[in-house]
Amino acid sequence: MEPMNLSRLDPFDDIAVRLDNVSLRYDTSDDVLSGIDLSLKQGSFTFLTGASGAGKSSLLKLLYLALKPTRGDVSLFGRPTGRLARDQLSAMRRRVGVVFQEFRLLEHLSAYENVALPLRVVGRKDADYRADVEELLAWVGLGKRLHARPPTLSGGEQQRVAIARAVVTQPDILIADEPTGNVDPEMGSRLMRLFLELNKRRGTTVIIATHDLGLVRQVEAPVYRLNNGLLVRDVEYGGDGMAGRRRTDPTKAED
Ligand SMILES: Nc1ncnc2c1ncn2[C@@H]1O[C@H](COP(=O)(O)OP(=O)(O)OP(=O)(O)O)[C@@H](O)[C@H]1O
Repeated sequence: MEPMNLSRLDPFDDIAVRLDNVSLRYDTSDDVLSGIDLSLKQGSFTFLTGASGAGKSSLLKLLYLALKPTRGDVSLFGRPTGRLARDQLSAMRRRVGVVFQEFRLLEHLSAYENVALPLRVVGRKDADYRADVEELLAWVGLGKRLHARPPTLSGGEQQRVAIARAVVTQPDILIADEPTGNVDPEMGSRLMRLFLELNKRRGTTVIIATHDLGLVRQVEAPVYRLNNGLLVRDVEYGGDGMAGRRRTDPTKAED
């Protein structure tokens, strides 16, 4: 992994994600999310939990700009997103990597091609990124399955391809919806180390929605819980959001 590319971060605003009094309802339903305020610093590491149906995926969709709130404002990198033009929204979305709960891999492409796709889309050449993509796939345990298509991979293997695809562009924000839902605990810890490494080395802001409290306990990071549409900070778990840096680089006192 490369050192943090400071030029991509806005030096005048250290808030990566901000929700101001955000509510969301689908069609004529009651509010799924209700009056949510949240502010996450650049370089923070945060967990989101809550029962099935509590609204975790919905909240993440607001954060990666796939949905607009019914009320309130969502800001990324210090900029409100509500009135951005389409090209500005696209530019902002490119700074956000997403691991979707249902993977969303392209079935006709190989694992390698799926992971390389975000780089191809922005015009990078295969020769420039081949080694990085292969290394990343090897890191998630798929070094021997580079040419396999998603339908021939297990659920956990597909999940690992999806994670590699989300991190290959080294996004400023990484949002993952149940990223370890289909892997065994050992692979779950390994993937968590990948997220921590991104957080520590690049200052990537990481937000992970999970049911897996075992995973949550591995990292000293704040946990927010959705309950009846409200977001509450879980006092059972600690941390200031700078999990990776604190744990792996205790000499750095600035956090
Ligand atoms: N597109 C939609 N249209 C209508 N209702 C929806 C839609 N998406 C989600 N919902 C409803 O919103 C609520 C929250 O769903 P959401 O998927 O955000 O929960 P979740 O906490 O991510 O659940 P899980 O842990 O089971 O994935 C649920 O009641 C769900 O049925």
